Amino acid sequence: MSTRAPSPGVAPGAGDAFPAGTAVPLVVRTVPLEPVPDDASSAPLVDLLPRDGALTWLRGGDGLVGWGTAAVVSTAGADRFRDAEEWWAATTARAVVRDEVGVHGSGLVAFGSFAFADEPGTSTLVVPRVVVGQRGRQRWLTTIGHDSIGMPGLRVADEPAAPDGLRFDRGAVDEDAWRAVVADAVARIEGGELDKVVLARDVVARTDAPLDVRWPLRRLVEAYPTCWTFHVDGLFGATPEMLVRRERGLVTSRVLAGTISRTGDEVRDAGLAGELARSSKDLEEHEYAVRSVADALEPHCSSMNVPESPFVLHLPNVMHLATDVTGVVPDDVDHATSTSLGLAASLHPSAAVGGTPTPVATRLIAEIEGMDRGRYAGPVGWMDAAGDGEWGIALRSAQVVPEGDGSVVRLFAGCGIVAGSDPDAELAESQAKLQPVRQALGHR
Ligand SMILES: C=C(O[C@@H]1C=C(C(=O)O)C=C[C@H]1O)C(=O)O
Repeated sequence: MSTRAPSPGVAPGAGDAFPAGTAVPLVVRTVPLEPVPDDASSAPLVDLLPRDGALTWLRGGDGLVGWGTAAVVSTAGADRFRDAEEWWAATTARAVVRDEVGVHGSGLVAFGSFAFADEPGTSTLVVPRVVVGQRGRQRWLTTIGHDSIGMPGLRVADEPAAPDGLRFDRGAVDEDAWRAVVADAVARIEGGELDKVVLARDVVARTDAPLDVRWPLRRLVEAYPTCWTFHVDGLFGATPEMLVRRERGLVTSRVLAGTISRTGDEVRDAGLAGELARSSKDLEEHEYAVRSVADALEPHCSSMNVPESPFVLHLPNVMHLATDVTGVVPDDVDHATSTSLGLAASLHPSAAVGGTPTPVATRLIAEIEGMDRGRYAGPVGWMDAAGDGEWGIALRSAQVVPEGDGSVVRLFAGCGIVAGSDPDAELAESQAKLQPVRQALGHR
């Protein structure tokens, strides 16, 4: 685990190294901002983001944006969640917080993104210097520093530049090879090795100048208002799947599995939605995912509601079978494992991104997928000092890294494979799932 925190007064994102465990208390203040007017005249939160160090968690106008780094931790390996959780507990214990708003997301918060696999990959929790939040018409501003810092003036940021020289290339495994990997998985499922495995692939985009991530973020926020648009440390996307949300003891999870592409023709799409809701292959795939979430949440909850049949979630590119699982976490349970991050750790990887049984599926992914998922399909979101927060599954996403004078952007998509899955249909499904980020980058 490595930690650092910048000294007071430095530019957001810059930072001196602090040795792990240095007890520098964070000074946190949240104040209310003017309420959002009815006439949609105020800028959406995403428009406030500066170019560097932007952090994002937004859905339909609500959510959090942040920038700068007050403190950060990196963790890795099988203990990545536990180590991050311990660091957060120590950081929050010594923080001095004055929160004049007192809603879900005000006060001290960290944004986080966790690796899919135990190995390889690194995970991170970032405490921003500035957070702006919105819930309905309510808005607030939080500042976080190592001494009392002034309230920054908020203004709409400059218009981000479109990706320069954008081009797409194959990823780690080409399309033919990926179809063969899917066929191999189907044979193993039909041979009785496992019930379900989720296999993913990547596509690589390159740009001639460093990608300004605010370009795709603004487009994702607009095109996918019912998804959670996120950005943490170069991983961005718009996910429809909520791994776990905890607000004052109420826990919810939106489970997705079972997918059909949309055609754009309303009548045909209505027919396809009906087909999806009756498809025994998709219902079976969905049931595995719901079971895995319900089983993982059960030990933490005093009561739970698991609907018997899914509904169809309509997104602009695809439709999914969806189930909202809810539960109540009693006050007296072990705090360390029932924070939103602790719950995310027990749920990850659900059968929506791993498979059934989980250990067999994750071994098979490592053996045949031929790609490092990094933080794709891992938990991404935020948490507050009380352990409330929201952790989505980092789907419909991409990872940006610098390369030469430009950026490399790896886009990811995966599909649940069960007995009877057809490699061609799964390839087409993965293409539909790549569409949100492709289009947000400016590629039609
Ligand atoms: C793995 C992904 O999506 C998951 C797989 C789904 C499926 O196979 O039907 C549906 C939603 C997600 O749970 C992805 O988008 O990359």
